[in-house]
Amino acid sequence: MIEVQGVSHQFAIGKKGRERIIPVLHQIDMRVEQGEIVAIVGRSGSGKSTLLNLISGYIRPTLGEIRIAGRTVTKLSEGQWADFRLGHFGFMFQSFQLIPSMTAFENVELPLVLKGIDLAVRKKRVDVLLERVGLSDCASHYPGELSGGQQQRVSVARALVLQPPIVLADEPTGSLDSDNERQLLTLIRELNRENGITFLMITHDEQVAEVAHRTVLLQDGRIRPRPSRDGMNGQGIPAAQPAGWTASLIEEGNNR
Ligand SMILES: Nc1ncnc2c1ncn2[C@@H]1O[C@H](COP(=O)(O)OP(=O)(O)OP(=O)(O)O)[C@@H](O)[C@H]1O
Repeated sequence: MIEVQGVSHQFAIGKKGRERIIPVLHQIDMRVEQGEIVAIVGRSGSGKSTLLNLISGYIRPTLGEIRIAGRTVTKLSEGQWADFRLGHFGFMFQSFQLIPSMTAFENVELPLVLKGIDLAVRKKRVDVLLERVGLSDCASHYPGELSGGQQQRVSVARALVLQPPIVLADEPTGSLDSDNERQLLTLIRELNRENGITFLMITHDEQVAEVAHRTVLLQDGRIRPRPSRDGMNGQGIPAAQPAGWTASLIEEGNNR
C-alpha cells in the first residue's frame, strides 16, 4: 500500500549559493500493508515528520521513490498530488486543526463541500460519522464548546469523511488526557478492524505504539530494527484482513 524505497532527504537552508545542507533521512526502505496500523517512533529530530511529509507529498525526496496504492507518487505534479491526497489520505494532528467558526457538523462536512458532493449525500455521511465517533448530540457545537477529546473525535470524523484508505496522524493523542487517549485509541483500532483503514502514526507515546501492529524506529534519520511483541524484528507482520469501507461505517452502496 505504501512503499518507500531508498528515500533520502536533505534540507538546504540559508541564502541561495551559500546554503547549508542538512541531511535528515538516509536510505529509508519501508512498507506499510493495507489494513496495518504502523507507529513511527524516535527521538525529537530523528526525521519522523519529514518522513510523513514525504509520504503525503508536501515535500519531495532528494533521492528515492515512494509508491502508494501502486502509483509512483514521487513523479506527481503539484496538481496531481492535491487530487491524490484527497482520494487517499485523511489527516489527524495533535492540534486537531478544526475551524473555530464552524460547527462540528460543518467541520466534518467541509472536505465534502470542497469536493462538490451533493447536500443530501453530505448530510447522510456526516451524520453517520458523527454517530460513529459518539458525537451526534454535539453536531451544532462549535469547537470551543467541546472538550479536547471531543474535538479530536470531530477531527477523526473529518479525516474519514472522504473515505480514505489511509490515515496519516502526527501525534494524534498528544494533547489528550489519558481517558480521552484511551477512547481515541479504541476508536482507531475499531476503524482499522471494521473498515480496513490503514493508519500510519507518529508518536512519542508508548500507549499509541501499543495499538499498532508494528513500530518503526527512526534514529538519526535511519530505520533501526525494533523488537515487536511477538519477537519479530518489526518488519512484515501480516496485516489483519481488512473488511473494507463498505462494511459498516458508510452505507450508501456506492463506495469503493
Ligand atoms: N523545512 C525544514 N528546513 C530545514 N530543516 C528542517 C526542516 N524541517 C525539518 N528540519 C530538520 O530536520 C530534522 C528532522 O526534523 P523532523 O521534524 O522530521 O523530526 P521529528 O522526528 O519529527 O521531530 P519531533 O519529534 O521533534 O517533531 C531536524 O533537525 C529539523 O531541524
